[in-house]
Amino acid sequence: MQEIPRLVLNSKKDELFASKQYPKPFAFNAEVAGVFDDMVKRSIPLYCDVTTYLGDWALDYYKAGSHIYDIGCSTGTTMIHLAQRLEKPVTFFGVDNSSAMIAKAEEKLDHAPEQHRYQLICDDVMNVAISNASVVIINYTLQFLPITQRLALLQKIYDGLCPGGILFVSEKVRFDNPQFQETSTKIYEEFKERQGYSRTEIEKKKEALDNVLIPFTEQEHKDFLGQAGFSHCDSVMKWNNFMSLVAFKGYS
Ligand SMILES: C[S@@+](CC[C@H](N)C(=O)[O-])C[C@H]1O[C@@H](n2cnc3c(N)ncnc32)[C@H](O)[C@@H]1O
Ligand SMILES: O=C(O)C(=O)C[C@]1(C(=O)O)C=C[C@@H](O)C=C1
Repeated sequence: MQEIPRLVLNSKKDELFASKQYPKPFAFNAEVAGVFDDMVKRSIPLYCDVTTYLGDWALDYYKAGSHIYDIGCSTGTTMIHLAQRLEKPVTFFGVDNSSAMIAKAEEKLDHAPEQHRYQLICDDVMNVAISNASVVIINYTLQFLPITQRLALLQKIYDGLCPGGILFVSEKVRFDNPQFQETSTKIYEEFKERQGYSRTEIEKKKEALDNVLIPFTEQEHKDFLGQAGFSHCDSVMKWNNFMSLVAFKGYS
């Protein structure tokens, strides 16, 4: 039975929204990159569980010599985790349009296992080619793309996946039912308070994310994945307003 390594998370504490000046609109700039590992662990429910869980899925679908893409790789946490767990040599591509995040990912990958190759690409994912992929991960990133680009990206991912490959998508989602949306928002904000964020920090971040993070519903994700060509997709994890889906590219 494989020992699951702890995630490599090493940043300063996220207090960005406690100070007078904070990133508004929210942007993945150097300030955010400097606290990101703490921010994401305290702002995304089950973040560590999702990342180790996607490793379980990748183990079942990755192929030696293929490519594994992490789109919106941020500080490289997912890449280094997969690299530590996948034995057969692959090439990892980390894509992120924030140079500050890519710089953090380069630092993290300095200690990555040597049987794999690593390519970090600092560019808009819409400009990046995807090919020979057995596994593609896009966690908490699609939600930051303009809605008009999302289907085209999913189609590009589908085209770049090998038959039998998978896409692992995690996102913040919204509920169609207004009452459920209200309840899930309340539960999420209480989650953040339990992680040590003040009401002021929570409100300021919410304001900064307005029109920057645009969540789909679970059904919208499934519809887009179907339209992109995936023969099968299922939600594999969900807590309140955060979920993960796996989409499979068939052999036909
Ligand atoms: C919430 S973070 C992703 C978290 C990361 N996947 C993880 O699990 O640790 C979203 C990331 O997507 C990147 N991003 C946003 N829009 C992008 C785009 N169009 N192309 C490439 N990267 C993008 C941001 O710079 C940021 O690092
Ligand atoms: O919705 C919020 O308040 C969040 O903080 C969510 C979220 C995300 O889902 O990406 C937003 C920005 C950070 O990357 C960390 C978490």
